[in-house]
Amino acid sequence: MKHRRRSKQQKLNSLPPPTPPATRAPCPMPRPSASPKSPPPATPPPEQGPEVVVPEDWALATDAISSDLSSPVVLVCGPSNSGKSTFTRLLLNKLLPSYGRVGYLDTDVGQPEFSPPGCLSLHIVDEAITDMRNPVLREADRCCFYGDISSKGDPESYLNSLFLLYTYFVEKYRCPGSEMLPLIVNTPGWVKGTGFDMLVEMLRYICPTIVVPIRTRMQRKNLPDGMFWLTGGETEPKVITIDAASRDSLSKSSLKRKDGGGMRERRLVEYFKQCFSSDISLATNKELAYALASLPPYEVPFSDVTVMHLHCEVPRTEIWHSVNATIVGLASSCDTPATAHAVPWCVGLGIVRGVDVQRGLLYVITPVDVQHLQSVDLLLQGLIEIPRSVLQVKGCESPYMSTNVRDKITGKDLYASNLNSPLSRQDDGDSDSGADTM
Ligand SMILES: Nc1ncnc2c1ncn2[C@@H]1O[C@H](COP(=O)(O)OP(=O)(O)OP(=O)(O)O)[C@@H](O)[C@H]1O
Repeated sequence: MKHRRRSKQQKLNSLPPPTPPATRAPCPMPRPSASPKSPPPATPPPEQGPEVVVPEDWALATDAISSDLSSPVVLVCGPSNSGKSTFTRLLLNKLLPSYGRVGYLDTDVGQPEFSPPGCLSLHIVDEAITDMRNPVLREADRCCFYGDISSKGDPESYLNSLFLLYTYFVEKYRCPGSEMLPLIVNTPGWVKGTGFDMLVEMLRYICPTIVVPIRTRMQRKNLPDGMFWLTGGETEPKVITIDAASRDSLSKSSLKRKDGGGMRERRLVEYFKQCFSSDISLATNKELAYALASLPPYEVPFSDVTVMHLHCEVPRTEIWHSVNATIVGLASSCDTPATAHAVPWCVGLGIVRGVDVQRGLLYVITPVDVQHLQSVDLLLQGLIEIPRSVLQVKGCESPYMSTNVRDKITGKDLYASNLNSPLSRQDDGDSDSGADTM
């Protein structure tokens, strides 16, 4: 992507004001607003609670797996909220001292371990996890942007991404002469209907050497017993079935239902905080919202990029408007694996901050470094939304939203009052360009 970052002097308020007036954002920069606003939605706090419980069968399982010195490929499966992620974290920490580096294939697009939502990713982990309840973002070795929080919408492209990542891992880390790293595969909790069929496909493709099914007390939610994915004649893996850690030492339930939406929001906030150096204070949503809105974006000519809509079709005439105020995956057509149904590798995410149709420019904010951005020529648009906590901040006009946007939850027009504010009228008068600003 032949882009240039706007200099600090070319602050965003120098962006051309947007048209058409009916859909214009009130202001491309956050400014104090006189109009009353509802309190900003806070980013939900990270999960708190008692320490992770390690039941005896979990300890025996991690001992058995770590004593398998032939670099196991371990797939952990089971119903939603059964403890798969928690178990894989424990296992990762257990394997690290023996191997130094462990592969981790993150396949849960709704609640990924180390990536922002919507991504399937392969990580080569060399540092133990310290917070067993809230793991932090880690840079992926390879990532595919699937663009949704559930594989339901497009199981085929989901599986293609997963197979691609696994093949990449095998070719790079498990071929003769390579390190032969062990691999942990964490799977989604959707294990009924199509979700079950997809798990079977996954198991057949990956052929793990060890499978760890986790059982809950609700029998009807569990996977079938035995090697349900084998058709006969294949090499049988070791199966180590464990029970969900449903009771802690205080006899309270350990399985706290997770706030998936909150976790996704925190992940995105954490991801876009990487746009700033760590010495900038971004303790609150407001600080982050201001900082993001003030960050000089990259200017990207339309001619340098192609938009790929992953989960919908968009008329040609609407393509550029459709990416406005959205989160996109950044990818390169040159770095697309030469396989059938190839999915381009994603180098990171960006927020399309504004679109100037007349000048043919997109304005993009991203923490991805310039070196990686050089080759980006694909914008992958899915259904991952900008966090509400960054969209609505008390005391400033949202720079990411047009006045005709409706609140999904309340169904009310957002910022309708801004249409009549002196600030937006002033912007109306300035309008001379085709920019659609977020
Ligand atoms: N051994 C444990 N000790 C304490 N808490 C646990 C334990 N196992 C699971 N939990 C808690 O139960 C909840 C679900 O756990 P976890 O995220 O590991 O499940 P999961 O099977 O990966 O869920 P999903 O399929 O929805 O991603 C979390 O709040 C987690 O902290």
